Amino acid sequence: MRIKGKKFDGEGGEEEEQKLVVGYALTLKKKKSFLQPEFERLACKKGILFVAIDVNLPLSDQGPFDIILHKDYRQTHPEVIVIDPPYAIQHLHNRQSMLQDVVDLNLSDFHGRVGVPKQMVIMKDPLSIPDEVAKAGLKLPLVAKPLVVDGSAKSHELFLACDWSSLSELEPPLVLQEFVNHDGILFKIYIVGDAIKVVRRFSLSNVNQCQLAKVPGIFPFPRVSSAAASADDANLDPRVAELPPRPLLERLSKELRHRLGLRLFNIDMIREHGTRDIFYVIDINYFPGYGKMPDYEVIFTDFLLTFKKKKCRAISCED
Ligand SMILES: Nc1ncnc2c1ncn2[C@@H]1O[C@H](COP(=O)(O)OP(=O)(O)OP(=O)(O)O)[C@@H](O)[C@H]1O
Ligand SMILES: O=P(O)(O)O[C@H]1[C@H](OP(=O)(O)O)[C@@H](OP(=O)(O)O)[C@@H](O)[C@@H](O)[C@@H]1OP(=O)(O)O
Ligand SMILES: [Mg+2]
Ligand SMILES: [Mg+2]
Repeated sequence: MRIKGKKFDGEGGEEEEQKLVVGYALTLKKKKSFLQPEFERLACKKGILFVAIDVNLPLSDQGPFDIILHKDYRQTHPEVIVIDPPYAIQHLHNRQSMLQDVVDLNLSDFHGRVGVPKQMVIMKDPLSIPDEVAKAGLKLPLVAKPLVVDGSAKSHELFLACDWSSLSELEPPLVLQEFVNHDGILFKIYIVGDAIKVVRRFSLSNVNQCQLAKVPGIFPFPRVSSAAASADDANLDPRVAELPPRPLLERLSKELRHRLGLRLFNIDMIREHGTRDIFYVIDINYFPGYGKMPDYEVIFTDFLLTFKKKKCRAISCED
């Protein structure tokens, strides 16, 4: 709380207000989607000031900051709260390691079951893919995803592979994941510290074996579950629309927060077609598009203010 502002105390006097200075190192695209005017205004009213970090200058020449928000920023400053640790963020940059904690968690009988689709990594040699996939026992259709997620558009270019021979056209390194029929609805679970918000998005329709035989090849995925595909107000079959049980979401989020060591991420989850309580986590994103999370302005502001409280407590302990 390095920057002091003036605030009227209501009795004609002025009270010194301590600003919470939040430095951010985010791409222009992320800045635009996250730092929306209404959010910045609310945060400012609550004493939070956002300041851009110049990644070309040493951090020690900038600030001082109370909190640093970043997605791919590696440097730290000892007294600053850095949200979140770079090594923990990196764990989500790889589509294989990102789901490992869900597997380890083994949530098999807690208001439902949560797993991950069968998947394998292909590092090189596209010609060997059909054999390797057959050996691993994966079933078609498969979703091919770039192994590394680095925020680039390319790392979000996915393909649906519908026959064996076309698999050799794919470009390693990639993850091949079994496509799970889920009635075209995806649940996006946003985490901001202890807060959880879940929304519905439209996703890919079910694929049946007949369609598979008729349409061999590999098909680029449309960005089906992006914001434009919100399904919250759609007239859906209630069995499909039903959100995953709250206790399950709370347990999953809490466990992943601890296991991943992260506070800002979202989880993409689908319900297996024809079931009520079999779920799959297919993707976890660090610092996702919070601009699309309902009430994100208030939730994010409250989250940042918890650090102000913690910091004040720490200072009064030192006194
Ligand atoms: N195994 C799967 N089974 C069924 N549908 C899937 C599967 N994997 C991905 N999808 C569909 O494809 C979409 C994109 O996949 P995924 O979320 O893994 O990609 P991404 O590029 O990481 O997306 P994001 O923009 O959320 O980061 C999902 O939202 C879902 O609609
Ligand atoms: O592009 P969108 O608005 O859909 O948001 C996406 C966000 O882009 P942003 O940078 O604009 O926030 C992506 O970040 P990068 O990997 O590209 O850095 C990634 O986190 C997606 O998972 C987000 O989709 P969501 O999971 O929230 O639907
Ligand atoms: Mg996703
Ligand atoms: Mg993703």
